[in-house]
Amino acid sequence: MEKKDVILTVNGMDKSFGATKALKNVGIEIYRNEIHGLIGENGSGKSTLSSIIAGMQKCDEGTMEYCGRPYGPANIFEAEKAGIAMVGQEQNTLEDISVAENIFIGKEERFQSGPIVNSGKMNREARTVLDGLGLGKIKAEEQLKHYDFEQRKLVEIARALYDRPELMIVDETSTALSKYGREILYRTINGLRDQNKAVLFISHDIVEIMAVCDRVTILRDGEIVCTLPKEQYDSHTMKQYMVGREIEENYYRTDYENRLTDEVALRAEHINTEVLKDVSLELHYGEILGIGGLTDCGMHELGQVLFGLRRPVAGSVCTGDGTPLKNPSVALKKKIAYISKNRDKEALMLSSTILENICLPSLDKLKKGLLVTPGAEKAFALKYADLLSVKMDRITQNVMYLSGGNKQKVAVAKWLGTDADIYIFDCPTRGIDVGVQSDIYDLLERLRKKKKAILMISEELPEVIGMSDRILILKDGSLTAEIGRSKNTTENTLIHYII
Ligand SMILES: Nc1ncnc2c1ncn2[C@@H]1O[C@H](COP(=O)(O)OP(=O)(O)OP(=O)(O)O)[C@@H](O)[C@H]1O
Repeated sequence: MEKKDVILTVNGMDKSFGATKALKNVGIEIYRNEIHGLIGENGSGKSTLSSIIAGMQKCDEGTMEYCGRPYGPANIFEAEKAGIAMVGQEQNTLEDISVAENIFIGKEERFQSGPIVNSGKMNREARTVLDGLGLGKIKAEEQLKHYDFEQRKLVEIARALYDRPELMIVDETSTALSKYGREILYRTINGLRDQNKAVLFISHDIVEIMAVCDRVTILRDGEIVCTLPKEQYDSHTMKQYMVGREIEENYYRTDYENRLTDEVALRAEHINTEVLKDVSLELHYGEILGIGGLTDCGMHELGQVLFGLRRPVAGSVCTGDGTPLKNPSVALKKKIAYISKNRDKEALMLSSTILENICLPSLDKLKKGLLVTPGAEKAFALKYADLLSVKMDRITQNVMYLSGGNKQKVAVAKWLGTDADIYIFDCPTRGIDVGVQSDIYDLLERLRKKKKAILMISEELPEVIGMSDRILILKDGSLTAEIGRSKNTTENTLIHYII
């Protein structure tokens, strides 16, 4: 067999957080000239492994060798200096500084003369990097807060690429990107491979992993199960290796019945914002209304408007009984739940515990007289954490230390506990592994059968088709199609209206 040029070797790596053994005797070899996939269930250790390689934290045991030499970066800057860069799962940018300052964070001295940073020079250099990636629409001097989730991720990719890394780690980034953004990402990592560099690519999407990666390593409960070359890819087997048991292939709804009631739960009329153009819709009890489109079509903004988080320039939103939804407090009183796509900033209180996050919106319900007893709170939080199989040390653990997918489960659990009547889910399965994905679909189905109203915003077309009673497609802020539930709906049916 042809001898491979190994760029990074990890040997016998262990890492624990309290009682959680995140990595157990992990060994992995990454070659030059390859895109190496890393898959595993939520909490299996993917981010822990990649963040140790990227210098964000240290392992307890084990060694690494990089370009033939012992390697153990003290911090992220040392790793970057050695040629290892990472694009993380969450937002790792600062919104109150410019795009250029974000790209060159920690590298400002390159643009310094004396104590002054030459921002003109920095902006020009950032422009070159952005243009190199085809990001002509992003302005180097603009504050990052003026850009959306996807554009911020693309700025992170630009930052990671700037120093021409030898090894680039991409941790569950594609879910934040539209087709356009993903094409930029794939072009970038293919380019690195073709320059004899390497990429460690983490994703929950097995189809994507199979299409993008030359080899894939599967992690389960902190241990390596196996590494497969492309010739041995088989999605069913890979899923089984990930979860350690047989799993159903079809986890979407199988019925094609009509929606359960015609009673209106929410009504939006002629909504206009900077993005949305004259959007009107009705959501009924006993239905899942799917909203599909490209990430920047206005669908995430629509979710915020419906929950009262964002005021439209014109138009109105009210509940079926005519109550205007002007802000989130009214929405909460009317038993509306909203799970934002922006998990860390809007859906969770990161520095609070799992228990506090799950209980907060339900405190009124938990009160006995004027007080909430700790025992009642704990039982309540445990019940909902358990329902969604949150992988945790203890219920009083800080949410900030959970894996990305487990944070998502807490975000969902928090709203389930409220026993809301209307649910607005924005990308409910973002970053969630196949096992829990099917649990969430099950849950949506159970809510529907209980005649709750569910609005599901999603960038994943199979999910929109598989779960919705009706689908509304948004394109450039306008509704372009309404499609009823049918066996004949395919991704192509929707794409026709999306692009
Ligand atoms: N700083 C931390 N403190 C406590 N526990 C942690 C910390 N970081 C990770 N963990 C735990 O280690 C385990 C592995 O987490 P990790 O983030 O590596 O998983 P992952 O495979 O990347 O998951 P996901 O797919 O959900 O992103 C999880 O149980 C997680 O809760």
